[in-house]
Amino acid sequence: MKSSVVSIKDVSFSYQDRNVLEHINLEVPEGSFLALLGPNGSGKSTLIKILLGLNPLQTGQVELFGVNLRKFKAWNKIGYVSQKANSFNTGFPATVFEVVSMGLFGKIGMFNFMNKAHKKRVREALKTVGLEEYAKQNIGELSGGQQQRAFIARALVSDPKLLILDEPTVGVDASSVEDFYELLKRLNQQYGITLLLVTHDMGPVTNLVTHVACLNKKLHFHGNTTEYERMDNRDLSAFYGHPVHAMDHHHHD
Ligand SMILES: Nc1ncnc2c1ncn2[C@@H]1O[C@H](COP(=O)(O)OP(=O)(O)OP(=O)(O)O)[C@@H](O)[C@H]1O
Repeated sequence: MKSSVVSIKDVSFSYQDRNVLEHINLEVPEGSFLALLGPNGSGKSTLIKILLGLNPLQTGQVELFGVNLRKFKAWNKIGYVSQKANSFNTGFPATVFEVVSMGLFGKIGMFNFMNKAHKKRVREALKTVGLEEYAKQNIGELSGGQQQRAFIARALVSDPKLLILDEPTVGVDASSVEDFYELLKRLNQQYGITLLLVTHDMGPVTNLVTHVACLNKKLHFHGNTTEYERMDNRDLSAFYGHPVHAMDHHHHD
């Protein structure tokens, strides 16, 4: 069996006295592409922030790459792309190359100059996401989809083993969303990067992901895509908190 890149055991979380996560158990196997699915306000971002050390771990246990979260230091193994990344206006004074270079600061220190190898890494990352032609352009001049690609490249320069993406297609025009997900698929399959994708819409990613976790305060389902497709409407209704009929593929009467 493959080892887990993320292992979450009995994690609960509340903001003040408001419970947002209850007894979450979740494993993200190495090499998998997991969709963390849940309606608005279901606790997806809260859970991700716990993994990233941005929210405190109140109860339960988390291991990243087999290391207790409280002792984890290899943050360069984890890349993160948030939903608000694509908010630059056209006046933002940084080129695409500079933005992607920021992904190296953890390694080389903010004020050290980049050497040739660093610059090569940045160019390679830009190539991987298909933005090599845009290196000298201002980040604000790019479309939402291109900006998100630039943020993927910024995460890639530190050679992450796990990429966490929180609703990365918010603000990306519909025509670019498919290409964006194809890029993610390539990162997973070709580069072997484990992906944890937070989304409230399974539609566009059904054929890309290997595993699905359905969160709504509790974890209502966790398994591979075949098991997810076998789930019936009653289970989905419990998950969404209202009746679900639209996903009934199996009964034609
Ligand atoms: N800093 C905070 N303080 C208090 N309550 C919060 C805070 N952040 C989030 N919440 C609440 O916790 C619940 C879960 O929020 P969270 O952002 O984790 O959900 P989500 O599934 O990521 O939602 P969305 O898809 O809308 O981003 C929501 O009801 C939200 O209002």
